[in-house]
Amino acid sequence: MSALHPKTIPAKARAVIIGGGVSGCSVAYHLAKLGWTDIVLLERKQLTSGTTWHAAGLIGQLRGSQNMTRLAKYSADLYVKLEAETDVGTGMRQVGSITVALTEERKHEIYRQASLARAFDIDVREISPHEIKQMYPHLNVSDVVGAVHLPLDGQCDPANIAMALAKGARQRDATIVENVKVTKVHARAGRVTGVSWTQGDEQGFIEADVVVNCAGMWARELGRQNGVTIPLHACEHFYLVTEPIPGLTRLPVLRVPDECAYYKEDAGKMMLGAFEPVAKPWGMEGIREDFCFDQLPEDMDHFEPILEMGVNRMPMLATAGIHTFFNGPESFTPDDRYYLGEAPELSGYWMATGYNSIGIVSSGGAGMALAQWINDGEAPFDLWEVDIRRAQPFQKNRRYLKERVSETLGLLYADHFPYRQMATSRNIRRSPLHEHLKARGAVFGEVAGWERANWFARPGQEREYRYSWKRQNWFDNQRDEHLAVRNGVGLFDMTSFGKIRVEGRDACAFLQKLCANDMDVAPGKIVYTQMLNQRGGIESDLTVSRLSETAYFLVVPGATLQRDLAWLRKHLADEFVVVTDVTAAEAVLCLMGPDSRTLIQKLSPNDFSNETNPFGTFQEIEIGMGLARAHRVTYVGELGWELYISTDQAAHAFEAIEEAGADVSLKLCGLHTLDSCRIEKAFRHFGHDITDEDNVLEAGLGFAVKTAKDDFLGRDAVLRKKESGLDRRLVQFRLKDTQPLLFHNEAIVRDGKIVGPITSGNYGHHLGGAVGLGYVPCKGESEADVLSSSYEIEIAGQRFAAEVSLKPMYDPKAERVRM
Ligand SMILES: NCCCC(=O)O
Repeated sequence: MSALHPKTIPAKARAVIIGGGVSGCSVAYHLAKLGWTDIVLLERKQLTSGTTWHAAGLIGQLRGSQNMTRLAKYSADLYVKLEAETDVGTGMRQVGSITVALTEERKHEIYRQASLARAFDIDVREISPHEIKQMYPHLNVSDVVGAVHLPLDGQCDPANIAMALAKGARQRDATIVENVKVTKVHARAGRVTGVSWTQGDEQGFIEADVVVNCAGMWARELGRQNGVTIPLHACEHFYLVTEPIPGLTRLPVLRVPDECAYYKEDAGKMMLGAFEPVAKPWGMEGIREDFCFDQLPEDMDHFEPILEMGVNRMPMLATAGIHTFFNGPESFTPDDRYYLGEAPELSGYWMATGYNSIGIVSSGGAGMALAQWINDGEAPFDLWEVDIRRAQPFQKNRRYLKERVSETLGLLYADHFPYRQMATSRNIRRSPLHEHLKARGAVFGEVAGWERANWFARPGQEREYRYSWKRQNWFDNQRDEHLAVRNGVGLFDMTSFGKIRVEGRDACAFLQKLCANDMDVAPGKIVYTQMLNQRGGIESDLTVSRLSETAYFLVVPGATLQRDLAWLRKHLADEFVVVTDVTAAEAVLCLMGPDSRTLIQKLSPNDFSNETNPFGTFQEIEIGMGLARAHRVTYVGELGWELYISTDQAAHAFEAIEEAGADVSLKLCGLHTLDSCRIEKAFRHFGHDITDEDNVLEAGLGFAVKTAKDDFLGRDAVLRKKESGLDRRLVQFRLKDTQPLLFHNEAIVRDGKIVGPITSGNYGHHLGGAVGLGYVPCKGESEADVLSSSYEIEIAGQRFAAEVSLKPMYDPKAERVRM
């Protein structure tokens, strides 16, 4: 594709896309397909010249979650059709893929993924070493314990995929211009207004309401110019390509994650690529201005261990000459997930970037999803996993990123054990009680940069995770904590909750507009509510305390704070309201369990009776010699109080609680116990059980929706759903066999047919078995129909009988919270 003369660059466009890699081309293609004709894509050098040109081009559909699988399948299907549509040879060949396991743990993981993939009609089959050998005779299978085969996976020519997408976009009137650098994204009053560009001596401005940052490893610094957080960092990625190997014919793509390796046969040569455990971050001093189709110096010492394993796995490599030893930079993110969506800091600033070496298979689906999102103003389905609003402002710190990506590159092929914690870039955000908890045996996990006590080790017990798909080393600790909450009293540090103040003359009207529940309650009341989108899907799940006539205090999960702030600010019209993040101002200590009243009454002279402080109310209290707000709510399904304490007084309050707690056997509890208790009680968790794709009625939260009040966002959709009836509903499961575990994404089998994934799971230490939540179809069915089916949960290919319930199996009448 040749460069176009700059005079062809329009002065105005509906959307400007920055970056001509596969990502930008896909966004342009999909916007054009939606009928957006006035789109301009600007590429600083030549199309594909950043990362796309050296990608391996593997198209693997086996992904860790439902919607990532859905997007990968979309890409695979699109790339198969693209050549016929555009006449550009894409090199797409459905050679299939094999992933082999060298350990039982890995076998369990890939079999679990296969169960999930089958739920989406992806052709996948578990195969034996003997069957591998038939498909892949060159492979040493002596230590292979299992494998999965996906016949419709494949490989392609990445640069030509991008070219085909670009051609498809241009056929629909998109303008694509090379050798044009965007120098600045302009904004006014919190909205994008256009971009300045330069080409040689010429400069110009394009007015646009939508700008899409698809700038790959340049995206972070481009975002920084506008205060937009895009936490990614480049790493060196290595592969080699052999000379032609006599007799080498078409082979499936092969992944041997236990050896960090992937293999691709191409034109009789073999490619061996790696995701080594400790990667080499690159570009710390910035990326050279003239970077174009560049590669980095080889580092044989770094690649040697991979090659050694490769020669053992594929003995023919020992005698094959090496044609190319390649090293090229690619972008990696702190959690190995890419970024899609609109920047919370700036309206009209969108992005599709940070692909963690799976840009080719991701870009087709991501471009489709982002284009629909831009077009409709709402994500077409749940994209929370890759939503830019999960990024934390501190994460653009370059030292943080450099250390973290040295780990995340290797994690692509590491065992993805449940509860696996990052080893790098830790301890950035800490509760004021961190050292107290650490001294008492806390083992920490990280969410949104927060260190949180996940479980408490006993004296003398190793304070580390031993990961497994079976019961991990903290299972008994969790049981003790869980039973303390059910039968006595437990103390959780939940300082990581996101806390937002909404204040001003119109605070009530503003929240009435956004929240589905009635927010016009008396000061002192707490309301559980959701904020909905136009489809009745759940954008946010929160509790709201009315502090005064003009002030509300919102509590959201720590991980969704940026998203929730963005949602609130996006919907501020002309109301007199200020929205402030006050997360760091208060620590949160939760006293939960039937003995919590006895304990809190010992600590404080205030009255905690049902008369004075019933469920769903708060009061200011004296605690020790300080103050706190005691909120009578619970996320574990017990009598309890969440204590909001000014950060400076948190340690004092903790010490007072601990001292008073000795008489009632107060137990310190971690986040794993919070999770197991809340799933027993069937309390939903945003991002797992409830998302913007899930209708609030189907999620079983109709009790918190007040359609009788004046209009609120999503009300019409709720009424429509009431009228048309539910298509699916969230139910609770308990496995009858007490041994297996549920985490999430296990397949729900109804009357022998897979109907969807478990959305969240944990071990119900009170109910005595693994418990989980998940949606089942119910169109036109009564509750009795849903309950009369037979249910099983498929875990790594094995099916286990499950009980099902529409009501919480634990305390279905909610008597305990009102004790
Ligand atoms: N860029 C390498 C992709 C690796 C994989 O698909 O497994």
